[in-house]
Formats: sequence, structure tokens, C-alpha cells
Amino acid sequence: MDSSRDAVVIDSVSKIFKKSRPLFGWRKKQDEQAKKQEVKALDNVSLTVRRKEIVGILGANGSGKSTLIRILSTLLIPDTGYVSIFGYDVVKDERMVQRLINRVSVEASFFKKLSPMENLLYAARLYNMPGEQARTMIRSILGRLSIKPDRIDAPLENMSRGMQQKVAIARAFLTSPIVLLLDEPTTGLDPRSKLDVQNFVQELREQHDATILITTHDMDEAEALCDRVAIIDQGRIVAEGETQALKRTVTELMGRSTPATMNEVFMHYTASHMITEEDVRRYGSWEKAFEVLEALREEEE
Ligand SMILES: Nc1ncnc2c1ncn2[C@@H]1O[C@H](COP(=O)(O)OP(=O)(O)OP(=O)(O)O)[C@@H](O)[C@H]1O
Repeated sequence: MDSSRDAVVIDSVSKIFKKSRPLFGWRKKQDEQAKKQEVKALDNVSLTVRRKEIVGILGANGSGKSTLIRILSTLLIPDTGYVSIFGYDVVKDERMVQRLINRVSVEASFFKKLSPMENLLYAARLYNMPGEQARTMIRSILGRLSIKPDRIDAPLENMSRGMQQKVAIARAFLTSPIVLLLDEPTTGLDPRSKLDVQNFVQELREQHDATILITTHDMDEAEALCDRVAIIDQGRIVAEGETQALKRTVTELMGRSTPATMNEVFMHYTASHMITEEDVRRYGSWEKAFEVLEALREEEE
């Protein structure tokens, strides 16, 4: 593996989905085309992630985060643009990319009647891991994620959703992937479990040189875990950088003496009208500009 290379390169990627509209009586007569509505899930997205970096993708519901993660993990093909993982094209070198990445998402598939141990042993076998080594590792990882020993051999279907999510995370950690794609890994987890997962992610980067892309709605998590974040809004990256730098920019723009929080940074970049320095001057303050521009948008709608 050429360590001097960028780990993930996303270059001008767009993805459009066609959604069917519900049909009501008279609409049935309309042209077939009219039934379709286009959703630009990703609009000319570019982002580069260096080796060993932890990059957060932040965005509201439906902003395009999962679509981007799915493209990176070869589950979706971009309409335009280019994506590579350590130089391998996600479309042309799909097999190689699949060997380098691992994706964790809430819709992880498991054999629900089997236990976490059986499910993870199955995964380990797919990666040609010797049984005994896998068993030891599975116990250690599940323990680190605070799954009690008596749960390890009980059917997965009896576990809470959060616990099942931890098993999904354990599966990704088991194979120490080179690039780890975490799609909202801590959504729905209790605070202690969240911390367990965050610590584990950091450890994976330190000990296995993993490169990590993580989508999250949790701004505290983004700040604590990510070297850099990209804020995505309606399929476009609207801001990118270190959380501290983004906070400084927004604090300045808001003309505040106390630093802006990451929540405020997020609100700023995803507002329906992004507030400029000129808006702040015109309306007297960031808050006033936000209020006026939001009201204008509501009127327009
Ligand atoms: N398979 C699909 N078919 C049609 N539309 C889709 C499909 N997948 C996603 N979309 C649409 O694309 C847009 C982006 O969706 P995406 O799931 O990437 O958002 P997200 O940022 O991950 O949202 P969330 O935070 O709610 O998970 C949404 O408008 C969504 O409805």
C-alpha cells in the first residue's frame, strides 16, 4: 500500500434519483415522464481524505450523506464524477475496493436467530480468519463495546436495536479495514456506548492506521472525533475544514465575543439563505439576518 497516496478521492460526483409521484385519478392521464421527479442526491461533490484521517460528513436528513457512503462502498454507481480508494476506481476496480473498505450502517444484515458470536464467526470465516483467533478477538471487541458475556451467545433477535448496532460495529472492527465507512454508527446509542464506539474508532486509527469517514448528526461527536468535517446540504458540500477553523469563521461572522458552537456552525451553513458578511451589515446582526431571511423564504414558499 502506497502510504503517500490519498486514501479517498471524490472528484465532482453527482447522483440523481428518480422518484415516482403518488398517482391520483386525473394525474394518471399525464405523460409517463410527469410521474417521475428527480432528486439530486449528490451535486458535484469533491472531497479528499488523507490516510489515517477521520473525516466527518455532517448534513440534515436527506442531504445525501448515505448516498455518498454507498458510492464509496460500491453499492451505488455515481452518474458522473470519479471516486477512488487508494488509487482504485470504485466502479472499475470494485473487487479491490471491497477488500479495502468496510461499511457499518443501521441496516446491517445478520442472521437474527444466531448469536453475536456465531454471526461474527461467520464474518471472520469470510475473511479467512482462524477460528480460535477470531473467538478471542470477538470476545475482546464485544467486551470493549460493553456487551455482557451472557449476551454473546444468545440470539441476536433478543437484543435491543442499539446492542445489535454494536454488533455491526464489532463486525467492522474485526477485520481491521483500511478504510472504514461509518454511516451514523452512534445514532440511537446511549452516551456511554457512544463513547465506547468513539474511543474504539480512535484506537483503530492509531493502531491499524485506518482512514475513517463517519456520518453523524451529533455535533459534539464530530468535534470530539473528527480531524476535519464536510457539511453537506441538498447534495452539495457547503463547508469543509477543521471544526475549530469553521467555528472561528462563524464566530467572526456572527460578531460574537463568545465562540460559536458546532451546532451554530451547522445552522449557519445549512440555512436556506447562507448569511454573508453583507447580510450581517445590512440587518445589524447575524441573528437578525437569519430571522429576516428565513421569514422571506417562508413567504416565497
Ligand atoms: N434509492 C433511492 N431512490 C430514490 N431516492 C433516493 C434513494 N436513496 C436516496 N434517495 C433520496 O436522495 C436524497 C438523499 O438521501 P440520503 O439517504 O443520501 O440522505 P442522508 O443525508 O443520508 O439522510 P439521513 O440523515 O436521513 O439518513 C433524499 O432526498 C432521498 O430521499
